[in-house]
Amino acid sequence: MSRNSNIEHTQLGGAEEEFEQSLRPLGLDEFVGQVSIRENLNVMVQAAKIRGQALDHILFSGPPGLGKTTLGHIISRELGVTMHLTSGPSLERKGDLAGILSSLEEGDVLFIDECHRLNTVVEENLYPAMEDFYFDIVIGEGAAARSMKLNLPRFTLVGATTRAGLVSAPLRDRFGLVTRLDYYTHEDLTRIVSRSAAILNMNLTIEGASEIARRSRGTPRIANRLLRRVGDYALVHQSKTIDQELAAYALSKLAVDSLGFDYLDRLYLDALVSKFDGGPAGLDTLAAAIGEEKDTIEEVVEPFLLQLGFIQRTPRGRVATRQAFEHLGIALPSKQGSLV
Ligand SMILES: Nc1ncnc2c1ncn2[C@@H]1O[C@H](COP(=O)(O)OP(=O)(O)OP(=O)(O)O)[C@@H](O)[C@H]1O
Repeated sequence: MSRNSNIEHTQLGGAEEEFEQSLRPLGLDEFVGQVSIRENLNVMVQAAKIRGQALDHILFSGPPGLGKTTLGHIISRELGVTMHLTSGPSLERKGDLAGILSSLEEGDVLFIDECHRLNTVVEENLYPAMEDFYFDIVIGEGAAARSMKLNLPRFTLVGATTRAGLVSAPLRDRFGLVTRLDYYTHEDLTRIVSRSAAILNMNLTIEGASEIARRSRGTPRIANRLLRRVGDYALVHQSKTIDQELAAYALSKLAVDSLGFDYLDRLYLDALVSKFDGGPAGLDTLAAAIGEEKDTIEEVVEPFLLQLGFIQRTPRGRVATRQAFEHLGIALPSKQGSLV
């Protein structure tokens, strides 16, 4: 499977990216968890193959690291087509979109990450490409300018977003399947960690895998990264087997706590609970207090804390729940008693 050259996708460093690639499931049968998504995709892929037509456009949403890009690769592989990978922010001008669309072949997958960040002009030019497989180009300038339709091969757009609510309605409506990936269960993450350890030839007990899974914020990418760090620890300490005790010890050294909260999660919770008495506190205020981007807070930190029931989003701002106070070992202020 080739990657288009004007493509970017480098949130991770080279070695980490390589590591992730090596653990990426190649087929739907290897993809752990997300059962209903897997079943739906399987039916769609089989139907597209029987009809001999390109697959419908698909939009995946959900927090980072849950497998959106992996699913894009899997779909392309199952269909036997090339996946071209790009992202909303890197398609700055109409010409960027024209360039990538004209490189597509019949049935190919175009994967657009962060598709909530497409600019309006690019997005509007994407509509006819998705719906009727043509692209409007303008030839000449001024009064002599003429608009021409460039026919495109039938392709499948796979969009990914961490912010489903920010994808415009006209774009969302053009996807044949809109689906959300959820955080993984502890059981699924244990299977993912065990699978990765087997690929990496690591001797990991089931209890060790379970411990890493528990601290992975429901996220396969984090699970694999923690496995790698625990593996480093085992190597340096010449431990041939990674068991629960070793995994727990190594992870506590990495400041990952028993619920998987990392430094940023704790910084956020600590600010909300200690500086703002549990809230309500506005996003801007919280972001300024901990010196972090609002986007990171909304896309990465809060979804997991919301899922665990540690915070609530109210019209007046973020509020810490009783569980958050208990986890931090801080007494609940009296006003919180009636709130949560
Ligand atoms: N269901 C799964 N089973 C096994 N491994 C998985 C699964 N989902 C994700 N992974 C692993 O997690 C890593 C991260 O997945 P991926 O890059 O697809 O996430 P993503 O949702 O696209 O994240 P981002 O939006 O940050 O790019 C992959 O390398 C893969 O090894």
